[in-house]
Amino acid sequence: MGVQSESEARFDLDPVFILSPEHRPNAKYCDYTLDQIPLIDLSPINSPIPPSPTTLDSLVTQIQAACRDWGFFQVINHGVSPHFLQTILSEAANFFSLPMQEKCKVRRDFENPLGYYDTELTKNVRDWKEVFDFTCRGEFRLPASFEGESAEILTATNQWPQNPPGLREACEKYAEAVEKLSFRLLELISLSLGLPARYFHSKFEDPTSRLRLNHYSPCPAPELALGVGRHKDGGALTVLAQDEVGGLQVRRKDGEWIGVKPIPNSFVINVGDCMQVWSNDKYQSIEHRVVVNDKKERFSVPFFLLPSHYVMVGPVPELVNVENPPRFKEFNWGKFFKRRRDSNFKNLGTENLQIQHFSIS
Ligand SMILES: O=C(O)CCC(=O)C(=O)O
Ligand SMILES: [Fe+2]
Repeated sequence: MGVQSESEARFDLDPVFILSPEHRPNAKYCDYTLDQIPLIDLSPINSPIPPSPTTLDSLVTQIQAACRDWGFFQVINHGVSPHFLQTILSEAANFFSLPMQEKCKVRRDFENPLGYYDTELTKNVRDWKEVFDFTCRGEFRLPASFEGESAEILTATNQWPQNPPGLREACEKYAEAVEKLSFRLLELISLSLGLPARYFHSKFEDPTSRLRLNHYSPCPAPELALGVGRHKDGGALTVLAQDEVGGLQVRRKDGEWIGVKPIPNSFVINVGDCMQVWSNDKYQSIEHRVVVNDKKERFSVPFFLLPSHYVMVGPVPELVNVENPPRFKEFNWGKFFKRRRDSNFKNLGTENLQIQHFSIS
């Protein structure tokens, strides 16, 4: 077989991956070398000496501006060992290089959302990726159904493969460190909203938080598909590690898609839907997507900080008043999450559930 032309290669792409023209990426013309989203140095909270009130104030002000103006920022000097990060990325590469039959031994299904999966949908179109999902505490509890009247709760448990042998330990060590970081970030965000540092902690007593290993292999037609279609993250916040390849794009407030520059040993942080609702729209959960390419594979590891399933998510009473009335009705986190997960798993034939469905106009 000779070398395929680009138009022939397109026919190799299963139509399930092909986006409608208005959602296709401009894959060839994105720059991942620009520092566009804010970069925040967390060394003040990772030093043996507690920060002075002025230093803490200045950090909180930076977090506030980043959450308000962008909904996305990167952090350096975050206290997570670079060793944990390198190890999880290399174990992820080992796992995804295994034969499909081996990976499918830990395949997730409709009941258990944890494990290996390669047919995820975003907005009813298949993503060009494979993933491995796990939770930092071994298991989490979630409603069995999103239907209002059902009270049945299911427990989802991690599924660990035998191979590669080091995957489980790499994942557990990384998860513990990154969960800790997520709570420190949550405290800074609480302070930036004028709330006590630990204001949100009680919402995470039985967390549904989850980690994901993402693998995007080279795609024959990167201008027709996406690694992850445009979406907003549903939880409180996301802490994402990525390798040096680049592909994450964020939709700036003017509608332009901009590339997030990979910075060694940094994390990309974004505010999720829960924080948007809690802050009564002061901070917004921003749309993002992953563009793939035809040459290099890419790995990323998001940690999603997610509340306990029974938490009712609504605007924080301290942040609403007569001039700034609540913009959302309360909703049950577990049911919201379950509904969103189900639509990633199979085409429910309708629009994905969004916080806008709870907005008070
Ligand atoms: O791989 C990435 O850079 C981002 C992935 C992402 O947005 C997600 O999994 O929610
Ligand atoms: Fe995301």
